[in-house]
This record gives sequence, C-alpha cells and structure tokens, in this order.
Amino acid sequence: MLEAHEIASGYGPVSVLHKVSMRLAQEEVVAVVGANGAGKSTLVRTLSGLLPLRAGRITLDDASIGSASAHSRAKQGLIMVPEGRKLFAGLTVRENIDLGRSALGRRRSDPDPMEVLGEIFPIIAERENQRAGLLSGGEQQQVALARALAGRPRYLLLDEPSLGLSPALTTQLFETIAKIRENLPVGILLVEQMVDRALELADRAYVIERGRVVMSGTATEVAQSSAVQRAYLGDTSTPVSPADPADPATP
Ligand SMILES: Nc1ncnc2c1ncn2[C@@H]1O[C@H](COP(=O)(O)OP(=O)(O)OP(=O)(O)O)[C@@H](O)[C@H]1O
Repeated sequence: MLEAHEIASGYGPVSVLHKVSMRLAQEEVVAVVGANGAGKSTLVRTLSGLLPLRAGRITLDDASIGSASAHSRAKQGLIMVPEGRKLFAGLTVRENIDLGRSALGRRRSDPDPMEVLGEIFPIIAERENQRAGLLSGGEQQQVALARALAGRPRYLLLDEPSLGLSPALTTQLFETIAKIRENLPVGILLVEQMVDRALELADRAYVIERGRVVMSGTATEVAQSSAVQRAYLGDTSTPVSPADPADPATP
C-alpha cells in the first residue's frame, strides 16, 4: 500500500498541499480530480520524490519513504509518468523502454518485458526500431507508459496522461490503462482532467480543491455526488465544498 499521511508541500514560499491523506493499494485504480491549480500534479510530484515533503509521512508497504530520493522510490517500485511524456526523441522505442528498465538496475537476466508489454501496447512490437520523436502524441504516450512499466512498478503515478490527445486517442489511452490493470499487478494513481473517463475506470477517487482533499469514496459515489456533477461533469463550475451535505467526505 502507498499511503500519504497528512502531507504538506509546495514551492518556495508557496504552500500548495495541506494535510493531504490518501492511499493506493496494489491492483487498484484511484483517480485524483480537481480544478486547474488545485494541487494534483504537486501531489504526484511529492509522492514520487521530485518535490520535498514539508510535513506528514509517506509510506510504501508501511516503510517510510518521505525522505528517499525519486530514484530510490522508483527502485522500490513507485514510478511516475510525468505530464508531457518526456521520451528521448532521438532514441528508438526499444531503447527508451530498455532505459526505463536498466536505470532501475533491473538485470538482463530478468524476463524481457517486451513480451507482456507487446500484448498491452501493439505499437511496441510494430515500431520497436523507430525513433520515439517520430511517433504521434498517442503513440508516444503508449511508449511512456511502457517505459514506466518496464521498471516493474508496484505503484504507477500517471500525471494527466490524456493531455494533448485527440478524443479518439484519449479513448485508446483509457482502454490501454484498463488493459494494464487486467494484465499487471500494479496500483495506478490517475490524475486526470477527463473526470468522467477517469471516474468510469477508477475503483476509488479523491477530489482536491486548493490543496486539500474535500471528498473521497468509491468512484461511483464521487461521480454521483451533486457537487462533483456541478463542478466537473456538468457545464457549470461550482467548486466542491466539504460543507456540501450531499457529499461523503470519508477517506
Ligand atoms: N514550479 C512551480 N513553482 C511555483 N508554483 C508552482 C509550480 N508548479 C505549480 N505551482 C503552483 O502550485 C499550485 C498547484 O499546481 P498544480 O500543478 O499542482 O495543480 P494541478 O491541480 O495539477 O493543476 P493543472 O491541472 O492545471 O496542472 C498552483 O497554484 C500552481 O501555480
């Protein structure tokens, strides 16, 4: 289990996250939704170790990892796919994936991840030797996911994977995430602007407003809450408030 216990973080003098608590079990998909600037990416960066923890605790299977480097957390099985993919454009698909694996000290004698990854991502087999920079945005997102999975994460943090993708490619992306869930023993934290899609796929969800968790529950409970429907699933933009009596705020 990956758990955050009342964590705080931010940038310089700016505090962004305030006492955020959340958990992610292996083999579950948990969505994090909220308005622009609510702190979703900051949460992912803090969990992955790219931003220092200012207060609270982060644990991975009950061991404290809050002061471990991002690299050390990745080696322990907590891997993030950042917004914007960040592939090595001049390297081939295969080379990008091999890097994801060797950077974490996975050995050559470990099973080749291409076999299982090839089933989830047809692009991997078809374009293994093509330079990543020549792929479309949707294809690059697939390679970024495959590269992260090649490191054999137990917990995968996805920051806005649908950003910049067309509706058709977004549909394909969500199908791919569903396939990952079916085929690999990995817990997925999914930060998404496509709230309806994310809640359809997720088991549970957290709603973040101004750096605080204002609602959590099963994805169905969150999707059915009137505040979430107003703010994220309809066409008005009333912020979700913990004071809304219709909404469960149980962790
Ligand atoms: N590198 C940074 N330096 C200073 N402030 C930052 C930095 N990155 C983000 N912020 C601020 O932190 C707050 C939370 O940003 P964050 O990116 O976590 O929000 P978000 O919920 O992911 O929003 P979005 O969906 O727009 O990416 C915002 O007020 C943002 O301006």
